Amino acid sequence: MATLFDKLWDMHRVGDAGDGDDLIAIDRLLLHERTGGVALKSLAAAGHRVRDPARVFSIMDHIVSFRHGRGRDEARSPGGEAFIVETREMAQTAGIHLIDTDNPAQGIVHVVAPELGIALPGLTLVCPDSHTCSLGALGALAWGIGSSDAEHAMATGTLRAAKPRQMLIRVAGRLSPGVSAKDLALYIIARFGSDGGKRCAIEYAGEAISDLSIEGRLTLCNMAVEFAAFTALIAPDAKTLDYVSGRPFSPSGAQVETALAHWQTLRTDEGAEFDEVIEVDAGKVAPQVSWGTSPEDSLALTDALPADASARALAYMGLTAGQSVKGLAIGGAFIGSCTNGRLSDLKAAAEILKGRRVAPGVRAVCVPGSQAVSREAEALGIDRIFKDAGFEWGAPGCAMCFYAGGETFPPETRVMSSTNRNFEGRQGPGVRTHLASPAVVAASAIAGRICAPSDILVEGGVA
Ligand SMILES: CC(C)[C@@](O)(CC(=O)O)C(=O)O
Ligand code: SF4
Repeated sequence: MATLFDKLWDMHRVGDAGDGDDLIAIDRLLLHERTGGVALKSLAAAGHRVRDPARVFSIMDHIVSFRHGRGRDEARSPGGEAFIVETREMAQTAGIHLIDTDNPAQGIVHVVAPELGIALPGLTLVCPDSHTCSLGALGALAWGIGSSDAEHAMATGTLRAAKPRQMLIRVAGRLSPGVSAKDLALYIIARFGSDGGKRCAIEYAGEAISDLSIEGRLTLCNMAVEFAAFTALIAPDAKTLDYVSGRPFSPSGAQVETALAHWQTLRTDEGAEFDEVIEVDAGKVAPQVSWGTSPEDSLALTDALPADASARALAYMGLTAGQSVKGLAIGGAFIGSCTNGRLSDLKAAAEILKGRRVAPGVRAVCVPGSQAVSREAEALGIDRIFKDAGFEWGAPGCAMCFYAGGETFPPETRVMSSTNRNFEGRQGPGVRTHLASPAVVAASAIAGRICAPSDILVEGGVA
């Protein structure tokens, strides 16, 4: 009996790399401008070339400006242009795919790779970025690597890696209405700790996982690295096959039959063993918000801070033990990122924003995860809802998910954010990031304080 992860690993194991490591064949490799240009430059400097350029995709996302009408080289941080220009030049020289700032398919790498069918069930994909685990939502074996590993993978089409232990997280039951994949992710990390994934390859399964949309699964798997997982994966099902079909880099013509037949085999055998199993009851998950400086510092909006909350985290966040975070005044709201910057995320927020205004004193910014998301949202008038509510509507990219120098919120601003990291300084020096779902971010932006969507949807506005 074999798990899905066993099958994907063994299918790609092309040799014994010694010292307990395997040599794994890499099907596709993703780069972004923060780390990609450096890796390509180092590869060229060592006199190597990209073994199969058709398998390598370079995407501009991390430091591109989010100003509409931005120039092709325009960065959101001082000196960022150099990364953009260098990555472009190195990608063109190497002959790899380049999805440049002004490409209609541009966006955050972990949003674009599924959109373009670059990420597919059964493939191995690596990227010098820790959130590559997102792509496991499609039944791919995808993990984040370092720049030197990226060089090795580009030069040889392989990577040495030690096969990780395996964990099953079975989520039984159903998420309550208004409770999202982001809430489930924060709940799991808070309950089992940011080291809870123990560097395992985690398979998510169970009724609540099958219920999730593909975009919800991408959100859940995106947060696996915040749970110290090697990666996460979800067995492909009918939703997956429907999602991946017909995309630019998906199988086409005669290949489709073969691909579909192969994809149907990608599941864990009955009785296959995992090293660890975690059982979660989806019905217990409520809308979450982080209070501290790690994603594990999260709780239900209705709960008070733990008595043993870290003094450092409390000090940084301007909180005191035992208080509730619900009702705290905020100064900023950000909706976007590879965690929650997809169309369903913007729709969830728009449902709350429609006909309402962002509270005075709150700077609210929405940056769609990709040009495709932005176009689809604009075709549905979702951008109008955001703008009428008082949100800035940005040009796609990572934007205010992380501070790269340049524009951000002022120090000590309390920001509700649909992103995945709330470390000290993540969104800027002294900025206090509270992680939450797009719906909770939107509700809080309207109220001007941390609150749940249900508070906003109560008759007569904020409870
Ligand atoms: C900061 C940025 C380059 C990064 O994408 C890096 C990473 O995740 O590897 C992040 O979200 O922390
Ligand atoms: S959106 Fe944020 S978390 Fe995702 S890749 Fe970009 S910087 Fe990293």
